[in-house]
Amino acid sequence: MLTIDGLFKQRGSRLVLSDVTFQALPGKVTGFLGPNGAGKSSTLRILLGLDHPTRGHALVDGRPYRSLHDPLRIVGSMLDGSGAHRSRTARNHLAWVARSNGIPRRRVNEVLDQAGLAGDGHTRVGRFSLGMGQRLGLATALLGEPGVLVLDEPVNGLDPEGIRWVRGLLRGHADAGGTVLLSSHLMSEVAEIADDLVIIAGGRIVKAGPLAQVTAGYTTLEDAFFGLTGEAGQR
Ligand SMILES: Nc1ncnc2c1ncn2[C@@H]1O[C@H](COP(=O)(O)OP(=O)(O)OP(=O)(O)O)[C@@H](O)[C@H]1O
Repeated sequence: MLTIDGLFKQRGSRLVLSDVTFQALPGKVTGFLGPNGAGKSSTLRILLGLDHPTRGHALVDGRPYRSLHDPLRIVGSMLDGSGAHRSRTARNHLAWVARSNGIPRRRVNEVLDQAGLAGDGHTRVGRFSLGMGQRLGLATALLGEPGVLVLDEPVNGLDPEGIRWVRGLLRGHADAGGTVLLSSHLMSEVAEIADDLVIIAGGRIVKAGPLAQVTAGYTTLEDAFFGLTGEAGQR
């Protein structure tokens, strides 16, 4: 479970997060939507211990990320692609991450297989396509068999087979009792997979709740998004 409670983030003179509060529950896929610059990455970075809030807190299973022992066994995440150094092979990257978090070595082959990269383990990450990098990022998120997944634009650059894989993966993860928080710009993708939605605009949560509740009164999620964020010109 993810608990975001009263987050404020001041950057210089700008308040980029203002009282951001929501939960992502076990057994659910929670979609995190908002226009460019709304504050999604800022929230996820604080949640994953990469940045400090000015006020408020963000907890993973009741604890701040930075206090987790072997965090990748609790929460798998992907922000900005694979996060792997270009000069490493996919296998080296995964082996290093596994070692740093007390994850059994056998998981490296398992996640390479799962991500459709079984034949690419010895390829340097710098030679990966965008989609292969995404697959490696997802493989890394899955490495520690975490109960919680936090994914920023997970289907970005994936081919249709990859998109279908991610959909099935996230659905299966939530159905097995896991927690999934995914941010995405792809309304159709989110409408297809999310149980719950959190919509942020201008650093504030404008609506949160079950998909049907958030979209009530609108024809589509896209209409709801533009109606709620007031960003009719946004993609
Ligand atoms: N390192 C930084 N320094 C200063 N301002 C920043 C920094 N990172 C983000 N911001 C500002 O914080 C606000 C929120 O940005 P954030 O990246 O969280 O939005 P986002 O919802 O993830 O956007 P996108 O959909 O474009 O990824 C924006 O106004 C952005 O300009």
